[in-house]
Amino acid sequence: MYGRSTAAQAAAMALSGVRVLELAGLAPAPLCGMILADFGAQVVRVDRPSRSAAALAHGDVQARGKRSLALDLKQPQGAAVLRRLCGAADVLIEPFRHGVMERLGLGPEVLLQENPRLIYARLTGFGQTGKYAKSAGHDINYLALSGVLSKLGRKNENPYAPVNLLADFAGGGVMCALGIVIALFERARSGRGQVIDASMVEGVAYLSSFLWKSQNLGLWSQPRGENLLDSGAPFYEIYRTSDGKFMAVGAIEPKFYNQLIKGLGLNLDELPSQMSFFHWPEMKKKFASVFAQKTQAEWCSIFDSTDACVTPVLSFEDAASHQHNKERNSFIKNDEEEISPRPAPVLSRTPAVPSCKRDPFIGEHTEEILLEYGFTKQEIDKLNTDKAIELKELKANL
Ligand SMILES: C[C@H](CCC[C@@H](C)[C@H]1CC[C@H]2[C@@H]3[C@H](O)C[C@@H]4C[C@H](O)CC[C@]4(C)[C@H]3C[C@H](O)[C@]12C)C(=O)SCCNC(=O)CCNC(=O)[C@H](O)C(C)(C)COP(=O)(O)OP(=O)(O)OC[C@H]1O[C@@H](n2cnc3c(N)ncnc32)[C@H](O)[C@@H]1OP(=O)(O)O
Repeated sequence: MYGRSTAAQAAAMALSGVRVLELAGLAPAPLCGMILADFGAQVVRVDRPSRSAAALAHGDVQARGKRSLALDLKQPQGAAVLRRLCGAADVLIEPFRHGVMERLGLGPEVLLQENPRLIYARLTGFGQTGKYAKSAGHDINYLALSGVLSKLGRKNENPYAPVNLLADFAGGGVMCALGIVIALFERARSGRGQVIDASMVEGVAYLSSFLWKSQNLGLWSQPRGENLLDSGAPFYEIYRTSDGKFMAVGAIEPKFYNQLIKGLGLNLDELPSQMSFFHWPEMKKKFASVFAQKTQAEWCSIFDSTDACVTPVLSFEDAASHQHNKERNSFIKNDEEEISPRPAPVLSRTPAVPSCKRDPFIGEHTEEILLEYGFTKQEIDKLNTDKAIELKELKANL
C-alpha cells in the first residue's frame, strides 16, 4: 500500500496553498473537491447544519483530506459568513441548480466583485443557461442529453448507463477540477478569477469527442452493440470462464489478434478473417465456448506474458491485491483500514499525498476554519448563538 505522508511532502504538493470552499452536494462536486485536496489544496466542505434533514441526505464518501464547516446559508448571517470566506478563498465550488446561489445573494457578480481573484466553479447537470438550466436531473439524464447514452448497450437491448461514472464523475467532477486548474493557471498570468460553467451534459459530450469525430470512419455504421468497440466484435468482448469469472479481450490490431488466437489454441488459417463483420456473431460463440473451458487463473497464466490484450475482470478486492496494482501501490489504506484508489495521475516531483485520516464530521472544523479566515472568537460565539453555524462534533453520514 501507499506510504504515509510527511508534512514536508504535503507542503510540496502541486496545489498546496490553494484555498477551496466546496458547498456540499451530491456525487460530482465531492469528487472535484477530493481531487483538489489529494493534490494539496486546503479544501473546506461547507455543510448544511447537521440538524437539517438535507444534511443527512448528503452522505459524502469523497471527503478525503477535507475539513467541515457547518453553515446555514439560509440565514443572512450565514450567507454573510460565506461572502467573507470567499473574500479570502481562491476557489468556490457550488453544486446547485442555476438560481440557488443568486437567491442566497451569493451569485458570481456579488462574490467576484468582492474578490476579483476568485474562481467560481458552478458544477451542474445542464449548465447555467438553456431550457433545462433549472431542472432537476441525475447522471443518467445528463448522459442521455449528451447523446452518449444512445451509443452504450448491447445488441437488441435498451441503452445502458454504466453506474454514474460517466456524467457525474468523468464529465462532471473531473472536468470541473480540470477547469479549476486551468483557471488557476491563467490567474497566475492575469491576476483575475472567473466563472466556470461546468455542465455535465457538455462535460460528458466533450469526453465523447472521439465518438463524434470518428463518425465518418465507418466505426459506428452498424446499430448499437454491433460495432468494433461496443461489444460487436468478438475480439473486443468479455467472456465467462469455467469458474464463473470473466476475461476482458481487447485484441484489435492484427498482431495482437494473432496472439489471442494462438492463446485460445485456435488456428488462424481455419477462421474467417478478423474484420469479417458477417462472421462476428459466430466467432463470438466460438470464443465463448473456448473461454468457458478454463478458469480465470488458467487463462491468466496463458495470456499474462503475451501481447494478446487479454486481462482478468477483477473484483474490487482482487484489483487491490493484484500483483501489478500492488507493484505500483495503486490502492491505499486509510487509518480506518478502508481501501480506495490512490490519486492519479502520478506526478514525479510533486505527487498527490492523500490524507489517511477519517472523513470529517459535519461542523467538526467550524471554529478552527473561521479563526483561520480571520473571524474573532466573539464573532464565532455570536454566530453560534444565532444558529448560523454549528460547532458540535456530530458524526456525519459519511
Ligand atoms: C446519480 C447521482 C446521485 C447519487 C446520489 C447518491 C450518492 C445519494 C442519493 C441518495 C443517498 C442515500 C440516501 O440519502 C439514504 C442514506 C442517507 C445516509 O445519510 C447516507 C447513506 C444513504 C444511503 C445515502 C447515500 C448516498 O448519499 C445516496 C445514495 C447523481 O447524478 S448526483 C448529480 C446530481 N446533479 C447535480 O449535482 C447537478 C446540480 N445540482 C442539481 O441539479 C440539484 O442540486 C439536484 C441534484 C437536482 C438536487 O436538487 P435540490 O432541489 O435538492 O437542490 P437545489 O435545487 O440545488 O437547491 C439546494 C437547496 O439547498 C439549500 N442549501 C444548500 N446548502 C445549504 C446550506 N449550507 N444551508 C442552508 N441551505 C442550503 C439551497 O439554498 C437550496 O435551497 P432552495 O431550493 O430553497 O433554493
